[in-house]
Amino acid sequence: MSRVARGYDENDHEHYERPRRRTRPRTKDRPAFEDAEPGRVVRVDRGRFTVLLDDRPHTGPEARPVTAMKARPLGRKAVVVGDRVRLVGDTSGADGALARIVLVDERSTVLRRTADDDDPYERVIVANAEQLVVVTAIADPEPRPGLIDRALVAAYDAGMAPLLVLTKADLASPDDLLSTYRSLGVPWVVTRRGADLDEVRTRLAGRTSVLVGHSGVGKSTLVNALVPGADREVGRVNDVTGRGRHTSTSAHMLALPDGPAGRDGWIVDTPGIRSFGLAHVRPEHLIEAFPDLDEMTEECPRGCTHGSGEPECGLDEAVGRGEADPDRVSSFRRVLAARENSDV
Ligand SMILES: Nc1nc2c(ncn2[C@@H]2O[C@H](COP(=O)(O)OP(=O)(O)OP(=O)(O)O)[C@@H](O)[C@H]2O)c(=O)[nH]1
Ligand SMILES: [Zn+2]
Repeated sequence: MSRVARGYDENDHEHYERPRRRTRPRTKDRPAFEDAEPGRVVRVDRGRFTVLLDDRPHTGPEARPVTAMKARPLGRKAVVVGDRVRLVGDTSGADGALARIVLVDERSTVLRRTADDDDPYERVIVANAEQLVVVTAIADPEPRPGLIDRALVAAYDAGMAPLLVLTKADLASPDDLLSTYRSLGVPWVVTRRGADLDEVRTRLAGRTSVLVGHSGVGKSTLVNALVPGADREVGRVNDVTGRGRHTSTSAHMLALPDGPAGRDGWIVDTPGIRSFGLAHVRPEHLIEAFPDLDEMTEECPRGCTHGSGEPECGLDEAVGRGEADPDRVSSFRRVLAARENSDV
């Protein structure tokens, strides 16, 4: 259906299988894989995975990204950008070298793309990311709050912390936009091309952040400022596959250079916001991201979605008693409704 959806399809032909609960985490203590080297998948391209090893620098010439394929025992298990994996075989990172992924660590979070008409399977697009950064221009293009709300739903559902990065501050004031998100308590940073990025870097340090934003908001400008040589690194990956340079039709992960405190972090650049899977999001899950509101829903009728119009919803009663901030309740409900809104 969309260009984006096809991009992901190219990356991952197996459908995602939900992890079974309560199984033992897959860890290194299988004797056969004692020497397997841990690393992080930064790119997926037609059955080939690019992995940066934990014990090498993640940036610069010493990084030597490793190209790997899945080992047979992994079967149909999908391996996605952000996965923590273990490798055997030729991990030199030399031209033409190929390693094998023998283990995939249990994922701490998964960001999903929803099933659509072209593709009946829900797929994980990024694993193990802690933060979802919604990049929005204050103007040119005009912000699309419906889209921001959908991204927030995806973040809350995936157990990721949201962050708003408002770009192009040279063009307009962010005040209007920020007032929409104030009562939700979403953290934000305002920036512009050429500005000092310290605040953004601090927010990204030491964790994995997925950047989303629709075309033209200045996401590439931001990525290039955060990761000098980002383009070169993307090109490098394809030296191995022999294919030409890839533009951003699929998610790829970049290591941030170390900051003054030696902290680093990772950013995952995604081609579009369109691909969020919200169909699976359950309302009762979403409210868990707002513990103060969740507390007020204990007496709700069974099956209450806590949306506006729900009879006897605890949120209305709490507002009535003056115990809940009406702005916060209505913002929560707006986001909840965005789940069903296909305005992407
Ligand atoms: N005025 C202004 N323009 C900016 C700023 N940041 C980026 N731009 C411009 O906005 C346009 C889009 O920037 P990109 O960085 O390519 O945006 P993108 O979100 O990566 O867009 P795609 O590449 O289409 O996905 C370019 O012409 C940039 O030069 C800014 O802070 N202020
Ligand atoms: Zn309710």
